[in-house]
Amino acid sequence: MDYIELKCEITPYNEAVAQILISELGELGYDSFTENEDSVDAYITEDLFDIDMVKAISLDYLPESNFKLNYTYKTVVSQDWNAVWESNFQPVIISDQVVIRASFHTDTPKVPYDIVIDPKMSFGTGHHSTTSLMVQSILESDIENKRVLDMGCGTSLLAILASKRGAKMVDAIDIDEWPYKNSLENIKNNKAENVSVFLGDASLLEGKEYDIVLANINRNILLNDMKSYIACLPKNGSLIMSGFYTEDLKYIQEEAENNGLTYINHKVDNNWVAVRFEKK
Ligand SMILES: C[S@@+](CC[C@H](N)C(=O)[O-])C[C@H]1O[C@@H](n2cnc3c(N)ncnc32)[C@H](O)[C@@H]1O
Repeated sequence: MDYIELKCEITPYNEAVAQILISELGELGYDSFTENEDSVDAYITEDLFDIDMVKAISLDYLPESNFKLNYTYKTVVSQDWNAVWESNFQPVIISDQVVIRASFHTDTPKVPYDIVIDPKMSFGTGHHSTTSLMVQSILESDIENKRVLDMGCGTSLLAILASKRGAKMVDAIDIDEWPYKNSLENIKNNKAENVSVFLGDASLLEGKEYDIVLANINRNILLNDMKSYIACLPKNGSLIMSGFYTEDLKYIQEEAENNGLTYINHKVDNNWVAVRFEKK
């Protein structure tokens, strides 16, 4: 069966809009997605494709109002299908220490952390600046024997890396069913036995304690849920967040400091930020 590749440009690009769009397209039968810096590519078998159904998706209810959607599409013939995935998903090497690859990539450099991710769920493959910044922040952290939370886990790449770096236990939480299922697969494939995955949101955190909280989501959700993340941290616990632009760092910092955290440092890539705070 041939597939249709639907390109959805979101201008200006907004991560929250992309996630909702992916979820709406999933309802229409799209079964795989690739998230790019400014667009989402979605794939559906030709028999299920209906551009009018796509155009009928309304995102008017979202708080983010100033964005435009533009759709283009093309047929991908079936014999090219594996090649499409393979060309869409190149291995990623971060800080010469972490390789993130699909199982069909066999000729990758030998590094301390080799992580295999099912490429059908693209966010959390290391290609996006925010994932890469979070990976770098984990590499700089003392994870040995720590209790770690990966909030908004996507593929659970960050949770798997934390586990490989010696975390005592890791909880990974995502609000969306697809990342939840994808995480279960990835955790099994990477033999990250001390990672547990949960479907839900910050309401699951009541009464929990973690030495390190990782949250790569988006500005609004971080601002909304940060108090719950901070409530999980003991003294000297760390909160590392990404998913927002440099111009939003001041709002994130204000909320963190108002709730008792101390700013430690931040890094920037393509105007995306990852910031680290500690509870002193
Ligand atoms: C930007 S992706 C990050 C994925 C991965 N942690 C990484 O660093 O690449 C954000 C993830 O957060 C999830 N998410 C969105 N809102 C959430 C919420 N309120 N609570 C938990 N997860 C949420 C999305 O479904 C998505 O998988």
